[in-house]
Amino acid sequence: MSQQSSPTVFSAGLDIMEMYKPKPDRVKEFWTTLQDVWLALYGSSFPTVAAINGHSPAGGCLLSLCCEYRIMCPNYSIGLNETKLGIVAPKWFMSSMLGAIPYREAELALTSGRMFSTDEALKIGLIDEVASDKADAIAKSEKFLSQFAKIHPIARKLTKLNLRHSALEWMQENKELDLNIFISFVGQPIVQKSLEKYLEGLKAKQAK
Ligand SMILES: CC/C=C\C/C=C\C/C=C\CCC/C=C/C(=O)SCCNC(=O)CCNC(=O)[C@H](O)C(C)(C)COP(=O)(O)OP(=O)(O)OC[C@H]1O[C@@H](n2cnc3c(N)ncnc32)[C@H](O)[C@@H]1OP(=O)(O)O
Repeated sequence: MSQQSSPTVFSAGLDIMEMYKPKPDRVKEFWTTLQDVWLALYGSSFPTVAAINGHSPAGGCLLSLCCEYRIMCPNYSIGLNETKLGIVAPKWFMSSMLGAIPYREAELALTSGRMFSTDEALKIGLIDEVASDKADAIAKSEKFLSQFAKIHPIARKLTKLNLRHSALEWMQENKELDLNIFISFVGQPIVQKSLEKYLEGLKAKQAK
């Protein structure tokens, strides 16, 4: 999986404008679409690799965490930075991160909303390899995937899905609850204020 929404951004995460002053007729579709993307990618029976050729905050990091292997190009940033926006990474964002890095690292990263450079991400195991550029990332992805030619496909698939079973089952059983928590959380005035402040910061950075 490689994305290119801009030359330097793998994915900027969720559209903050969908959470800031959310429109009641869109918010349900917005969140359930994200849940479904996560279910499909995290629960994919195929081997998956993220070739991360740009910055990857929050939802962008989540997309890569759905994959079994992450290869990232140099000098970008990655992490679940939700607390920096005054919001909370949902349970399934956290469990995706815990599939990649140890609990202690995840706790420190999540509570502080820390973004990691490519080298820092490699050191803690948030990514698995560094590639020199996008072409190298794709070549390394192909190499990772090619090892499965020697593994029985059913054995590989069942092993992956068993490892991910409890997180997937939780989501399948709690989609509605998770949606309601999201809607009520982002609807709070204090959360709206934080998002407004964060958006102002992005605009101010851009104006410099
Ligand atoms: C009790 C509670 C229990 C459980 C939890 C319950 C509920 C959970 C609630 C919420 C969970 C939500 C989970 C959220 C996930 C997310 O993904 S949030 C989004 C996080 N993303 C970011 O923080 C990215 C911010 N952007 C950047 O850091 C930079 O823009 C960039 C590194 C991606 C790119 O940098 P540049 O190339 O320098 O570009 P600019 O900064 O100049 O930006 C250009 C343009 O784009 C706008 N923009 C950037 N990112 C976003 C975004 N994610 N959404 C909307 N808009 C974005 C930026 O403002 C500029 O806009 P314009 O001025 O051009 O209009």
